[in-house]
Amino acid sequence: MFMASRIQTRAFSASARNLSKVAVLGAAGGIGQPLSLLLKLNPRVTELALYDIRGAPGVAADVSHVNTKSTVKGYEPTPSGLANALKGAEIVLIPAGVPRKPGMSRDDLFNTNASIVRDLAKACADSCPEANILVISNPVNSTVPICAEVFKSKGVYNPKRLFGVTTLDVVRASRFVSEIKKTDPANENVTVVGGHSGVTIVPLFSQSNHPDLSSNAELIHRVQFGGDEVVKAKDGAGSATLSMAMAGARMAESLLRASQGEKGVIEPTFVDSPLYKDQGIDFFSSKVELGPSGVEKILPVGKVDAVEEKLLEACFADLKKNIAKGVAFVKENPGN
Ligand SMILES: NC(=O)c1ccc[n+]([C@@H]2O[C@H](COP(=O)([O-])OP(=O)(O)OC[C@H]3O[C@@H](n4cnc5c(N)ncnc54)[C@H](O)[C@@H]3O)[C@@H](O)[C@H]2O)c1
Ligand SMILES: O=C(O)C[C@H](O)C(=O)O
Repeated sequence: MFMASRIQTRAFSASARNLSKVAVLGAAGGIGQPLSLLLKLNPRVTELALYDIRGAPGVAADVSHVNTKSTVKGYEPTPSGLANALKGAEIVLIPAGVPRKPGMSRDDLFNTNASIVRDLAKACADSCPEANILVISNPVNSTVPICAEVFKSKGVYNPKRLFGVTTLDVVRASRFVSEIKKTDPANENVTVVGGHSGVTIVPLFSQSNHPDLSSNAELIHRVQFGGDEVVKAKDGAGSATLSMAMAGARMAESLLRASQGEKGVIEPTFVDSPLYKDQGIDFFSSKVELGPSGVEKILPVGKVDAVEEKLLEACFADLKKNIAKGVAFVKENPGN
Protein backbone atom coordinates (compact mmCIF):
# COMPACT_ATOMS: atom_id res chain seq x y z
CA MET A 1 0.00 0.00 0.00
CA PHE A 2 2.74 2.40 1.08
CA MET A 3 4.81 1.36 -1.92
CA ALA A 4 1.91 1.90 -4.33
CA SER A 5 1.18 5.39 -3.08
CA ARG A 6 4.86 6.29 -3.32
CA ILE A 7 4.92 5.15 -6.91
CA GLN A 8 1.75 7.07 -7.63
CA THR A 9 3.18 10.21 -6.06
CA ARG A 10 6.34 9.90 -8.12
CA ALA A 11 4.38 9.31 -11.31
CA PHE A 12 2.22 12.33 -10.55
CA SER A 13 5.13 14.65 -9.89
CA ALA A 14 6.90 13.52 -13.06
CA SER A 15 3.83 14.24 -15.17
CA ALA A 16 3.12 17.49 -13.31
CA ARG A 17 6.63 18.63 -14.18
CA ASN A 18 5.91 17.90 -17.82
CA LEU A 19 2.70 19.90 -18.04
CA SER A 20 3.57 22.50 -20.63
CA LYS A 21 1.20 25.27 -21.56
CA VAL A 22 2.27 27.08 -24.72
CA ALA A 23 0.61 30.31 -25.84
CA VAL A 24 0.66 31.77 -29.35
CA LEU A 25 -0.09 35.50 -29.72
CA GLY A 26 -1.06 36.23 -33.31
CA ALA A 27 -2.35 32.68 -33.68
CA ALA A 28 -4.75 33.37 -36.55
CA GLY A 29 -2.08 34.79 -38.85
CA GLY A 30 0.01 33.33 -41.63
CA ILE A 31 2.61 32.02 -39.18
CA GLY A 32 0.26 31.60 -36.23
CA GLN A 33 -1.98 28.99 -37.87
CA PRO A 34 0.63 26.47 -39.07
CA LEU A 35 2.65 27.11 -35.90
CA SER A 36 -0.40 26.24 -33.79
CA LEU A 37 -0.90 23.07 -35.83
CA LEU A 38 2.74 22.01 -35.36
CA LEU A 39 2.50 22.69 -31.62
CA LYS A 40 -0.67 20.57 -31.47
CA LEU A 41 1.32 17.74 -33.01
CA ASN A 42 4.04 18.07 -30.36
CA PRO A 43 3.43 15.59 -27.53
CA ARG A 44 5.46 17.76 -25.14
CA VAL A 45 2.78 20.46 -25.34
CA THR A 46 -0.11 19.65 -23.05
CA GLU A 47 -2.14 22.88 -23.33
CA LEU A 48 -2.25 25.24 -26.27
CA ALA A 49 -3.59 28.77 -25.77
CA LEU A 50 -4.34 30.71 -28.95
CA TYR A 51 -4.83 34.47 -28.94
CA ASP A 52 -5.26 37.00 -31.73
CA ILE A 53 -7.13 40.24 -32.20
CA ARG A 54 -9.34 38.29 -34.59
CA GLY A 55 -10.14 34.67 -35.28
CA ALA A 56 -8.34 32.75 -32.53
CA PRO A 57 -11.42 30.81 -31.34
CA GLY A 58 -12.00 29.56 -34.90
CA VAL A 59 -8.39 28.45 -35.35
CA ALA A 60 -8.53 26.76 -31.94
CA ALA A 61 -11.74 24.89 -32.76
CA ASP A 62 -10.17 23.63 -35.98
CA VAL A 63 -6.81 22.63 -34.48
CA SER A 64 -8.51 21.06 -31.45
CA HIS A 65 -9.91 18.26 -33.64
CA VAL A 66 -6.40 16.98 -34.39
CA ASN A 67 -6.25 13.74 -32.43
CA THR A 68 -3.37 14.37 -30.07
CA LYS A 69 -3.81 14.59 -26.30
CA SER A 70 -3.25 18.31 -25.72
CA THR A 71 -6.13 20.67 -25.07
CA VAL A 72 -6.57 23.77 -27.24
CA LYS A 73 -8.41 26.95 -26.36
CA GLY A 74 -8.92 30.12 -28.36
CA TYR A 75 -9.28 33.33 -26.37
CA GLU A 76 -11.38 36.40 -27.03
CA PRO A 77 -9.56 39.60 -28.03
CA THR A 78 -10.07 41.32 -24.69
CA PRO A 79 -7.59 42.16 -21.91
CA SER A 80 -9.00 39.34 -19.80
CA GLY A 81 -8.89 36.97 -22.78
CA LEU A 82 -5.21 37.79 -23.26
CA ALA A 83 -4.46 37.47 -19.53
CA ASN A 84 -6.17 34.06 -19.37
CA ALA A 85 -4.32 32.86 -22.47
CA LEU A 86 -1.03 33.76 -20.79
CA LYS A 87 -1.66 32.59 -17.23
CA GLY A 88 0.49 29.56 -16.44
CA ALA A 89 2.23 29.56 -19.84
CA GLU A 90 5.72 28.08 -19.93
CA ILE A 91 6.37 29.38 -23.45
CA VAL A 92 4.82 32.32 -25.28
CA LEU A 93 5.45 32.61 -29.02
CA ILE A 94 4.76 36.04 -30.52
CA PRO A 95 4.17 36.18 -34.29
CA ALA A 96 1.70 39.10 -33.95
CA GLY A 97 2.13 42.04 -36.28
CA VAL A 98 2.33 42.95 -39.93
CA PRO A 99 4.62 41.25 -42.46
CA ARG A 100 6.63 42.89 -45.24
CA LYS A 101 5.53 43.66 -48.78
CA PRO A 102 8.00 43.80 -51.69
CA GLY A 103 10.33 46.80 -51.44
CA MET A 104 10.08 47.04 -47.65
CA SER A 105 12.83 46.38 -45.13
CA ARG A 106 12.03 44.74 -41.81
CA ASP A 107 12.72 48.10 -40.19
CA ASP A 108 9.82 49.55 -42.21
CA LEU A 109 7.56 47.38 -40.01
CA PHE A 110 8.79 49.10 -36.86
CA ASN A 111 6.12 51.82 -36.71
CA THR A 112 3.31 49.27 -36.66
CA ASN A 113 4.85 46.32 -34.85
CA ALA A 114 6.72 48.14 -32.06
CA SER A 115 3.56 49.10 -30.21
CA ILE A 116 1.92 45.69 -30.84
CA VAL A 117 4.92 43.92 -29.30
CA ARG A 118 5.22 46.46 -26.47
CA ASP A 119 1.60 45.91 -25.45
CA LEU A 120 1.80 42.13 -25.69
CA ALA A 121 5.04 42.19 -23.68
CA LYS A 122 3.21 44.18 -20.98
CA ALA A 123 0.53 41.53 -20.81
CA CYS A 124 3.21 38.83 -20.53
CA ALA A 125 5.03 40.74 -17.79
CA ASP A 126 1.76 40.97 -15.85
CA SER A 127 0.36 37.47 -16.43
CA CYS A 128 3.35 35.15 -16.99
CA PRO A 129 6.53 36.97 -15.93
CA GLU A 130 8.43 33.71 -15.67
CA ALA A 131 7.54 32.33 -19.10
CA ASN A 132 10.02 31.94 -21.94
CA ILE A 133 9.11 34.67 -24.42
CA LEU A 134 9.91 33.85 -28.06
CA VAL A 135 9.65 36.90 -30.28
CA ILE A 136 9.02 36.28 -33.97
CA SER A 137 7.49 39.68 -34.92
CA ASN A 138 9.80 41.84 -36.99
CA PRO A 139 12.04 43.72 -36.79
CA VAL A 140 13.37 41.15 -34.31
CA ASN A 141 16.55 43.23 -33.78
CA SER A 142 14.30 45.92 -32.24
CA THR A 143 11.27 44.00 -30.93
CA VAL A 144 13.40 41.90 -28.56
CA PRO A 145 14.93 45.02 -26.91
CA ILE A 146 11.38 46.42 -26.71
CA CYS A 147 10.29 43.36 -24.71
CA ALA A 148 13.33 43.66 -22.46
CA GLU A 149 12.58 47.33 -21.72
CA VAL A 150 8.94 46.54 -20.90
CA PHE A 151 9.92 43.72 -18.54
CA LYS A 152 12.53 46.00 -16.91
CA SER A 153 9.96 48.76 -16.43
CA LYS A 154 7.77 46.25 -14.59
CA GLY A 155 10.68 44.94 -12.52
CA VAL A 156 10.40 41.37 -13.85
CA TYR A 157 13.12 41.21 -16.52
CA ASN A 158 14.92 37.89 -16.67
CA PRO A 159 17.39 37.94 -19.59
CA LYS A 160 17.49 34.14 -19.55
CA ARG A 161 13.85 33.96 -20.60
CA LEU A 162 13.75 36.29 -23.60
CA PHE A 163 14.54 34.98 -27.10
CA GLY A 164 14.43 36.48 -30.57
CA VAL A 165 13.63 33.64 -32.94
CA THR A 166 16.42 33.47 -35.54
CA THR A 167 16.05 29.74 -36.19
CA LEU A 168 14.85 30.34 -39.74
CA ASP A 169 18.25 31.72 -40.69
CA VAL A 170 20.03 28.46 -39.81
CA VAL A 171 17.23 26.41 -41.34
CA ARG A 172 17.73 28.32 -44.60
CA ALA A 173 21.52 28.18 -44.43
CA SER A 174 21.55 24.41 -44.02
CA ARG A 175 19.06 23.95 -46.85
CA PHE A 176 20.92 26.27 -49.25
CA VAL A 177 24.23 24.53 -48.52
CA SER A 178 22.68 21.12 -49.07
CA GLU A 179 21.41 22.25 -52.46
CA ILE A 180 24.90 23.31 -53.50
CA LYS A 181 26.74 20.32 -52.06
CA LYS A 182 24.03 17.75 -52.81
CA THR A 183 23.93 16.62 -49.19
CA ASP A 184 21.27 15.95 -46.59
CA PRO A 185 20.42 19.29 -44.90
CA ALA A 186 19.94 17.42 -41.63
CA ASN A 187 23.73 16.96 -41.58
CA GLU A 188 24.52 20.59 -42.41
CA ASN A 189 24.78 22.64 -39.23
CA VAL A 190 25.67 26.17 -40.23
CA THR A 191 26.28 28.65 -37.44
CA VAL A 192 24.58 31.98 -38.14
CA VAL A 193 25.21 34.86 -35.75
CA GLY A 194 24.30 38.54 -35.35
CA GLY A 195 20.72 39.62 -35.81
CA HIS A 196 17.75 38.92 -38.05
CA SER A 197 17.78 41.29 -41.00
CA GLY A 198 19.97 41.77 -44.07
CA VAL A 199 23.62 42.32 -43.26
CA THR A 200 23.07 41.68 -39.55
CA ILE A 201 22.61 37.99 -40.49
CA VAL A 202 26.14 36.54 -40.53
CA PRO A 203 26.60 32.91 -41.63
CA LEU A 204 29.89 31.38 -40.53
CA PHE A 205 30.62 28.87 -43.27
CA SER A 206 34.27 28.63 -42.20
CA GLN A 207 32.97 26.69 -39.18
CA SER A 208 30.73 24.42 -41.26
CA ASN A 209 31.36 21.11 -43.06
CA HIS A 210 32.29 23.22 -46.11
CA PRO A 211 34.74 25.99 -45.15
CA ASP A 212 35.25 26.73 -48.87
CA LEU A 213 31.77 28.29 -48.89
CA SER A 214 32.87 31.22 -46.76
CA SER A 215 34.05 32.96 -49.93
CA ASN A 216 30.80 32.21 -51.80
CA ALA A 217 29.34 35.72 -51.95
CA GLU A 218 26.18 34.56 -53.69
CA LEU A 219 25.40 32.03 -50.95
CA ILE A 220 26.13 34.53 -48.18
CA HIS A 221 23.79 37.00 -49.85
CA ARG A 222 21.11 34.31 -50.18
CA VAL A 223 21.24 33.55 -46.45
CA GLN A 224 21.20 37.24 -45.54
CA PHE A 225 18.34 38.05 -47.88
CA GLY A 226 16.44 34.72 -47.96
CA GLY A 227 13.41 36.46 -46.47
CA ASP A 228 13.29 38.82 -49.47
CA GLU A 229 13.09 35.85 -51.84
CA VAL A 230 9.84 34.79 -50.19
CA VAL A 231 8.45 38.32 -49.93
CA LYS A 232 9.08 38.82 -53.64
CA ALA A 233 7.55 35.47 -54.62
CA LYS A 234 4.44 36.10 -52.49
CA ASP A 235 4.10 39.38 -54.34
CA GLY A 236 2.31 41.45 -51.70
CA ALA A 237 0.66 38.56 -49.82
CA GLY A 238 3.19 38.56 -46.98
CA SER A 239 6.44 36.90 -46.06
CA ALA A 240 7.64 33.47 -44.94
CA THR A 241 4.95 31.71 -42.92
CA LEU A 242 5.30 27.94 -43.40
CA SER A 243 9.09 27.70 -43.06
CA MET A 244 8.82 30.15 -40.17
CA ALA A 245 6.19 28.06 -38.45
CA MET A 246 8.54 25.06 -38.72
CA ALA A 247 11.43 27.14 -37.33
CA GLY A 248 9.32 28.52 -34.46
CA ALA A 249 8.02 25.06 -33.59
CA ARG A 250 11.60 23.75 -33.58
CA MET A 251 12.70 26.50 -31.18
CA ALA A 252 9.75 25.78 -28.86
CA GLU A 253 10.46 22.05 -28.98
CA SER A 254 14.12 22.67 -28.09
CA LEU A 255 13.11 24.76 -25.07
CA LEU A 256 10.68 22.06 -23.93
CA ARG A 257 13.31 19.34 -24.33
CA ALA A 258 15.74 21.40 -22.26
CA SER A 259 13.16 22.25 -19.60
CA GLN A 260 12.25 18.57 -19.35
CA GLY A 261 15.83 17.72 -18.47
CA GLU A 262 17.60 17.00 -21.76
CA LYS A 263 21.20 18.22 -21.67
CA GLY A 264 23.16 19.81 -24.49
CA VAL A 265 20.21 21.32 -26.37
CA ILE A 266 21.67 24.10 -28.49
CA GLU A 267 19.83 26.58 -30.71
CA PRO A 268 20.83 29.86 -32.32
CA THR A 269 18.84 32.71 -30.83
CA PHE A 270 18.95 36.48 -30.35
CA VAL A 271 19.40 37.07 -26.63
CA ASP A 272 20.70 39.55 -24.09
CA SER A 273 24.31 38.59 -24.62
CA PRO A 274 27.68 39.46 -23.09
CA LEU A 275 29.55 38.66 -26.32
CA TYR A 276 29.81 42.19 -27.72
CA LYS A 277 28.52 44.34 -24.85
CA ASP A 278 31.94 46.02 -24.75
CA GLN A 279 31.12 47.34 -28.23
CA GLY A 280 27.71 48.60 -27.12
CA ILE A 281 25.76 45.65 -28.52
CA ASP A 282 23.47 44.31 -25.80
CA PHE A 283 21.65 41.67 -27.85
CA PHE A 284 23.25 39.21 -30.19
CA SER A 285 22.29 35.93 -31.81
CA SER A 286 24.68 33.05 -31.38
CA LYS A 287 24.50 29.41 -30.42
CA VAL A 288 22.87 29.15 -27.00
CA GLU A 289 22.65 26.10 -24.78
CA LEU A 290 19.14 25.88 -23.35
CA GLY A 291 18.20 24.58 -19.93
CA PRO A 292 15.34 24.48 -17.43
CA SER A 293 15.97 28.17 -16.67
CA GLY A 294 15.97 29.24 -20.30
CA VAL A 295 19.41 30.38 -21.39
CA GLU A 296 21.92 28.01 -19.80
CA LYS A 297 25.06 29.12 -21.60
CA ILE A 298 25.84 31.54 -24.43
CA LEU A 299 28.49 29.94 -26.61
CA PRO A 300 31.32 32.04 -28.01
CA VAL A 301 31.28 32.94 -31.70
CA GLY A 302 34.58 31.12 -32.18
CA LYS A 303 37.18 31.53 -34.88
CA VAL A 304 36.07 33.43 -37.97
CA ASP A 305 37.96 34.09 -41.20
CA ALA A 306 38.77 37.44 -42.82
CA VAL A 307 35.57 37.49 -44.93
CA GLU A 308 33.43 36.82 -41.87
CA GLU A 309 35.34 39.41 -39.86
CA LYS A 310 34.18 42.01 -42.40
CA LEU A 311 30.61 40.69 -42.34
CA LEU A 312 30.61 41.04 -38.56
CA GLU A 313 31.77 44.65 -38.79
CA ALA A 314 28.84 45.50 -41.09
CA CYS A 315 26.49 43.58 -38.79
CA PHE A 316 27.57 45.50 -35.67
CA ALA A 317 26.89 48.92 -37.21
CA ASP A 318 23.28 48.08 -38.16
CA LEU A 319 22.52 45.97 -35.12
CA LYS A 320 23.58 48.70 -32.72
CA LYS A 321 21.14 51.14 -34.37
CA ASN A 322 18.28 48.60 -34.45
CA ILE A 323 18.70 47.79 -30.75
CA ALA A 324 18.94 51.45 -29.74
CA LYS A 325 15.75 52.20 -31.71
CA GLY A 326 13.81 49.56 -29.76
CA VAL A 327 15.11 50.79 -26.40
CA ALA A 328 14.35 54.44 -27.25
CA PHE A 329 10.83 53.54 -28.42
CA VAL A 330 9.78 52.20 -25.02
CA LYS A 331 11.38 55.10 -23.16
CA GLU A 332 9.61 57.64 -25.39
CA ASN A 333 6.36 55.68 -25.77
CA PRO A 334 5.75 53.81 -22.55
CA GLY A 335 2.06 53.33 -23.46
CA ASN A 336 -0.73 52.98 -20.92
N1 LIG B 1 11.57 35.98 -36.93
C1 LIG B 1 11.44 35.53 -38.16
O1 LIG B 1 12.30 34.80 -38.67
C2 LIG B 1 10.21 35.85 -38.95
C3 LIG B 1 9.90 35.09 -40.10
C4 LIG B 1 8.74 35.40 -40.79
C5 LIG B 1 7.92 36.44 -40.38
N2 LIG B 1 8.25 37.14 -39.27
C6 LIG B 1 7.38 38.23 -38.78
O2 LIG B 1 6.26 37.67 -38.11
C7 LIG B 1 5.19 38.62 -38.10
C8 LIG B 1 3.88 37.94 -38.49
O3 LIG B 1 3.93 37.49 -39.81
P1 LIG B 1 2.65 36.77 -40.48
O4 LIG B 1 3.04 36.42 -41.85
O5 LIG B 1 2.13 35.73 -39.57
O6 LIG B 1 1.62 38.00 -40.52
P2 LIG B 1 0.03 37.94 -40.61
O7 LIG B 1 -0.46 39.30 -40.93
O8 LIG B 1 -0.39 36.83 -41.50
O9 LIG B 1 -0.40 37.54 -39.13
C9 LIG B 1 -0.21 38.39 -38.06
C10 LIG B 1 -1.31 38.13 -37.07
O10 LIG B 1 -1.08 38.99 -35.95
C11 LIG B 1 -2.35 39.41 -35.48
N3 LIG B 1 -2.21 40.58 -34.63
C12 LIG B 1 -2.02 41.87 -34.96
N4 LIG B 1 -1.97 42.64 -33.85
C13 LIG B 1 -2.14 41.82 -32.81
C14 LIG B 1 -2.19 42.01 -31.40
N5 LIG B 1 -2.08 43.21 -30.85
N6 LIG B 1 -2.38 40.92 -30.62
C15 LIG B 1 -2.50 39.69 -31.15
N7 LIG B 1 -2.47 39.45 -32.47
C16 LIG B 1 -2.29 40.49 -33.28
C17 LIG B 1 -3.16 39.65 -36.75
O11 LIG B 1 -4.56 39.67 -36.48
C18 LIG B 1 -2.72 38.47 -37.59
O12 LIG B 1 -3.58 37.36 -37.43
C19 LIG B 1 5.63 39.72 -39.05
O13 LIG B 1 6.09 40.82 -38.32
C20 LIG B 1 6.77 39.10 -39.84
O14 LIG B 1 7.67 40.03 -40.33
C21 LIG B 1 9.37 36.86 -38.56
O1 LIG C 1 11.60 38.48 -44.54
C1 LIG C 1 10.75 38.77 -43.73
O2 LIG C 1 10.27 39.90 -43.65
C2 LIG C 1 10.20 37.71 -42.82
C3 LIG C 1 11.24 36.98 -42.06
O3 LIG C 1 12.00 37.81 -41.25
C4 LIG C 1 12.10 36.10 -42.89
O4 LIG C 1 13.30 36.05 -42.69
O5 LIG C 1 11.54 35.38 -43.75
